[in-house]
Amino acid sequence: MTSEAIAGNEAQHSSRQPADNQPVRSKSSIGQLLDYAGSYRWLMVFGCAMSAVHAVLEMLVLISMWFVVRDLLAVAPNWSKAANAGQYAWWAMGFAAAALVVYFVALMCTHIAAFRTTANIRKACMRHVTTLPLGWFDAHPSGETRRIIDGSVEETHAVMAHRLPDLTAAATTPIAFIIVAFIFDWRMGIACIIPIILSATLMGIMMGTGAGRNFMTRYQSALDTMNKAAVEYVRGIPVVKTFQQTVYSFRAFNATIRDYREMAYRYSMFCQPAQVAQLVAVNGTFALLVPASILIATNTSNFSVFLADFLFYCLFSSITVPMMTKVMYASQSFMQADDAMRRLSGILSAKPLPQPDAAHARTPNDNTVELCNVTFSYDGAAQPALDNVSLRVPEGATVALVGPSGSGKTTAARLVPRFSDVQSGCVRIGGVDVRDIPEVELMARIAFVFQNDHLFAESLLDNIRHARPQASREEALAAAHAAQCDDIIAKFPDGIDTMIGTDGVYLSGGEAQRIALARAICKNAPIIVLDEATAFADPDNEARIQTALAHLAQGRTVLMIAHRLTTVRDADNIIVLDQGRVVQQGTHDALVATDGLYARMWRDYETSVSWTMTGSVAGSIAGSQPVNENDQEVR
Ligand SMILES: Nc1ncnc2c1ncn2[C@@H]1O[C@H](COP(=O)(O)OP(=O)(O)OP(=O)(O)O)[C@@H](O)[C@H]1O
Repeated sequence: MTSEAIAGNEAQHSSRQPADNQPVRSKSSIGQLLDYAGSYRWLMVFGCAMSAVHAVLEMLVLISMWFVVRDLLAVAPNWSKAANAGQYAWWAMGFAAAALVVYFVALMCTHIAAFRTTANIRKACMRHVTTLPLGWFDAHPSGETRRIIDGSVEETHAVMAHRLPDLTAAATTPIAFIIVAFIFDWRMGIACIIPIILSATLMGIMMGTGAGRNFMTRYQSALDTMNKAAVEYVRGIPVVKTFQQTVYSFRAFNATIRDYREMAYRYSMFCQPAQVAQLVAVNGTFALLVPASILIATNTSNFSVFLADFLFYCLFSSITVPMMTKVMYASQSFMQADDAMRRLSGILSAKPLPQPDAAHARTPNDNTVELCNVTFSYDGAAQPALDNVSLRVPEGATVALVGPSGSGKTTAARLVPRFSDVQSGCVRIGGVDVRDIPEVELMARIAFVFQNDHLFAESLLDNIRHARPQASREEALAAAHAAQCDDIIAKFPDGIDTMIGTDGVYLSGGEAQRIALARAICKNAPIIVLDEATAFADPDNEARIQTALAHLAQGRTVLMIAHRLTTVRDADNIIVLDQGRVVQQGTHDALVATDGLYARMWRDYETSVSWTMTGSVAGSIAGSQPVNENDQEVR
């Protein structure tokens, strides 16, 4: 490909639309949550409004009781003369019952809205994750992504279902109280309000400042790191035990536990002064109310009214502690929700690969695969993984990529199905830049098999049909037969309907690779990319996999990577990579005849497979018959 052609191709890129061109969200976390609630946001608003009504109703209970007490005190000790006390008592009961019903309705509404919101967030994340380039998953393992989504969603659920209505109620109570306070006795009202204002201010200092939020972010990330290390530790236990490194490996995990403990301690110490002051303030209402009441009592002319007012404020003061505690937890939850939304936006802001717009979308002319002057570097890498690589796999041909470890084989193969996009040059299928082929069309054309392809905890049949869900049972069975899976199916009583991962049904690495090949055969795609598809095969499995590969390659364009050079010797062309560059290419015979990297690799390979065991080991296995030449391979 000429440099002009490449330049022209690069220039076209301005026409490719990023699939996700949403603006970066700058809204508060609550605003974002309400966006995700969709039409249910109004239910959320209604739920919070009901929670506020509930707070007012509770206040009315108190006021009704105040009327009861006032009437009783006015006629004491002739209680029977308190004509209206009974009526006020009924009011109090009515308001209390109404408060209960309204609170129930409020929580129902906020829970429904919260479930809907969290479902929408999960769906948005899942939808978005499926649009991301497959290369994104190298840097973001599935466990970590799942933890972020699940953990963050749980935190946001608690905020919407409980904290927001609680906060609305808690904020309504003092507002209602301020109004009421000045109706009864403004002096005692002020004595009760001062601690609330003080407590709210201290809470604001503790939670609302940049330092508080910064602490919460660092606390959450220490928690994440510890969780990640725990998962890593558990996953690595076989290695840890095998190499008896328990103490050392535990140290790495232990360090994250220590960091978390340190962070939790520092966060507690940061909160301590303001929290202690806040708790003292909110619990100290009586310290102001009692002296203020004594002063008022000494100057009052109507002691019974004073006594009724005093009892009212005493009752009110007793509800300020739980009220302010709710506010405190709500503020803390908002900080957690902020952090959760920040972590979710880390996933949601990851950019999908740009897709061609309708005017530029093209269909490949055939199934030839080409890499044209491709240079590709991983983020943060000092050296490019591929440096000006050009190669061609003609339609229907089998081309192998070989080379030392780290030479860029996998990187080159992964650029064909657009795991990532090249930084310069281009990858083409049938003469069309893969960036101009719509994703659906591209994926329909390519089947890839990697060394550790994932098998789902489903039946063998469903695993094979993942490639083409509309494939019939007979087609899936034919694919399994072509992939040499008959013996796997025959050994389980449920045959192809056997569930993997249950009742002790597990497949060996080689068996799993044959099922993965069956899946690729079932897809019936014209282009096949194979990366170490025989990596886990034992000699018996390898012979079967070779047969399966031969079946798979018939009439298809195949780009394959294999370390075992016997696997690639029949390829139409062998391309040798070294340090990200193409250093040789040709048929096996031509390359072996040339003094170069391939000839050295072949000699080394032949030496390794011809190694023989001597002494007692050889003696102990004497008499056993090799299955094929690779039986002697040292693994
Ligand atoms: N996800 C990644 N992030 C950063 N660097 C990477 C990543 N994957 C591979 N590399 C680097 O890119 C280079 C080429 O790697 P690649 O996996 O393509 O080589 P390879 O020839 O397939 O190796 P092997 O035969 O061992 O599988 C190596 O230096 C490797 O360290």
